Amino acid sequence: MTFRPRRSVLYMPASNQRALEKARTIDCDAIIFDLEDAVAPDAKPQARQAACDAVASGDYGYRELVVRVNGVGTAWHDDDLAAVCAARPAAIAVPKVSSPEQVRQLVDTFEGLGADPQMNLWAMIETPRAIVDADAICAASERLNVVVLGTNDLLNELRAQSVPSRRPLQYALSAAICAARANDKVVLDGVFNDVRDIGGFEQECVDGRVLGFDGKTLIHPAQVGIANRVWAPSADDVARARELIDTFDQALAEGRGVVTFHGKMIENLHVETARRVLAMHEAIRAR
Ligand SMILES: CC(C)(COP(=O)(O)OP(=O)(O)OC[C@H]1O[C@@H](n2cnc3c(N)ncnc32)[C@H](O)[C@@H]1OP(=O)(O)O)[C@@H](O)C(=O)NCCC(=O)NCCSC(=O)C[C@H](O)C(=O)O
Ligand SMILES: [Mg+2]
Repeated sequence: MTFRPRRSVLYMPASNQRALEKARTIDCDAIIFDLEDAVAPDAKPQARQAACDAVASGDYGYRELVVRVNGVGTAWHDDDLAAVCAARPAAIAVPKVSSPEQVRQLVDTFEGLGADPQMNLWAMIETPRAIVDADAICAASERLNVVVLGTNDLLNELRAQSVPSRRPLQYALSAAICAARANDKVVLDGVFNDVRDIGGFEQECVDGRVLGFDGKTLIHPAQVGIANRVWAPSADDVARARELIDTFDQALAEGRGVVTFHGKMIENLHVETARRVLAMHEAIRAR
């Protein structure tokens, strides 16, 4: 079982030179250089060049580098794709992906542009249509390996309100997670907008982890350490996973396929979960 940690995925406007520099020292698992919403129209060409230069610089160490291009059908999309494919990031994130056909079209375009075969597509699920069609979108291409929730756009398009419980988003969040899991994709939670509300942010991270997200998209350096901690297995989790695997192996050696562990039944599926915890722990250590 191999894992790439994506606990903390930090957006930054590619037009913000200070943020691009600072990100070289921020302990996030991945960076999304944004060309879309965080960049004003006049600044788009300069931001595109800055994002490509940052990707090509080799200055970001272990961090997975992703560029979010402007959406399909916008004035900047084609130029963004051409420039960013040539810069060879780990992935291109595309906002407001709306259908499986669009995913296939994007992948055809990548290939037409001679994109690195290893380069992935991160699809942003942030419209009601994308939620309804999430399974087909996730299934549309092997290149699509990560699904990112855009909870600001979703709330807007649902005409719902932002509340701490995230109750208006529950269906959408769970539908996206189900679709991602059914198609073996990574799935990342949306951003938390109040950069000063650290308590509220931590609560939302815990909520996201409990729901099944693999990590969270972030907008500020102060959010990184909390997401890293919430999504990392604790020392207790690791010790418990090792003990569970040993207990189960012992039971198997004695010819039993089911056994109790600290008073609770465990089966093979619990061993799988424990192995995932250990693989995640090792991946974080290796990073
Ligand atoms: C939200 C911000 C505009 C706040 O900026 P600012 O007021 O400058 O923050 P601070 O003064 O507290 O910054 C402290 C230092 O940290 C650096 N910084 C800030 N943010 C980042 C960042 N994202 N990456 C790297 N470095 C960052 C500052 O430069 C300061 O450095 P120093 O000078 O050394 O002290 C700002 O945080 C920001 O722009 N965040 C990202 C916004 C963004 O990218 N938005 C678009 C993506 S979110 C989205 O679109 C979601 C989705 O589509 C949806 O629909 O939900
Ligand atoms: Mg959005």
